[in-house]
Amino acid sequence: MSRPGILYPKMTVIGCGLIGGSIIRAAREHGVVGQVTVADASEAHRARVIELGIADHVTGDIGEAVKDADLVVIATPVLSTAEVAAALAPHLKPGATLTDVGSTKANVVEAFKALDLSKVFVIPGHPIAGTEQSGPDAGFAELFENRWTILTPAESDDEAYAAAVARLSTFWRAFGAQVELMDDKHHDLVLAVVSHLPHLIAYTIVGSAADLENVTESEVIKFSASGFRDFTRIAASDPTMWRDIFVANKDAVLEMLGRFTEDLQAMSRAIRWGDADTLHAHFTRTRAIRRGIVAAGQESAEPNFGRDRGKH
Ligand SMILES: NC(=O)C1=CN([C@@H]2O[C@H](COP(=O)(O)OP(=O)(O)OC[C@H]3O[C@@H](n4cnc5c(N)ncnc54)[C@H](O)[C@@H]3O)[C@@H](O)[C@H]2O)C=CC1
Ligand SMILES: O=C(O)C(=O)Cc1ccc(O)cc1
Repeated sequence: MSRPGILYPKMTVIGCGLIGGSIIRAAREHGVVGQVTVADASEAHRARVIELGIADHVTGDIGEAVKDADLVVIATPVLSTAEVAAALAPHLKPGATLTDVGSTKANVVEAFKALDLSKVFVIPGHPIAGTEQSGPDAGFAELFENRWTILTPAESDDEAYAAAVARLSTFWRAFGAQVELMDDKHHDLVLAVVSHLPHLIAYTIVGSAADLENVTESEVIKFSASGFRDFTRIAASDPTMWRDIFVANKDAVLEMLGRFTEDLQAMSRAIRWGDADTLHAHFTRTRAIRRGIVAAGQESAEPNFGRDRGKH
């Protein structure tokens, strides 16, 4: 990928955890930003960011952090976005771009709409890339390579806004990501299926298995096969982040959970009645889906390939 050069002379990241920290590392490595400022509510995280030496300026004061920035990235849990955006809005430089990385988009769009952000370019975003780790140490520059980033820009005929969306897309592409533009409500439905529901299932099954240890008098966790281990990895994801996602995306998650519950009932019926053909046909279809994903180059055929990078 060719290097676009400096896209934003000054970038401010609010919340320097896994995603904020990965953006900073990637932006520096690919030379797309000049100065980097971090604002984080956690004193311990601010101290760690200073130790890591990944930012030029670190502060707890959001207003001070954003005042000269050309790009402001909110990378905090999604229920805090409204409060963070309200704190920074009066201090933004006219012409700056304001984006975020939250896993839900409709609540973020609502939060931005409640504020006077008429002098800046507001472009919500979401990199579909992550791990179960969190905090400033968890970030790594390669996180976004060969992954998607979804942007949910406003509908607008303004050429300057279109140019700001193009610039932000170039920023993500510099990290090896592919960019897709989408409506925020559609984003939340899609992500409910491919991300939020799988996490809910993982959180539930790991809890159930632990409870069932008593019932089955077995050591479920000790003898867990690799499939179950994959669930435990996902169920180790950050509790605050996922609490916020399920509260923010309640409607879409409940809609998709209803559909999933129906499908689960159908599987349950097939098992109860010994309907081997239905089971075999279903598993054949899902195997083809996985093989399609691997063939499209979005996943390795190897188990867990690449997921553990940067975690140890
Ligand atoms: N972890 C993942 O795999 C992915 C997460 N996301 C989204 O990215 C955002 C950040 O997630 P992570 O980086 O994983 O979280 P994290 O927990 O690693 O980092 C969040 C950081 O924000 C700081 N923070 C929290 N509330 C704050 C506030 N009110 N003001 C200033 N700083 C505050 C925390 O101290 C922490 O340093 C979330 O909205 C999440 O939904 C998006 C894609 C993937
Ligand atoms: O760790 C995993 O398997 C993930 O699914 C990471 C992830 C978590 C949340 C997002 O909004 C996007 C990606």
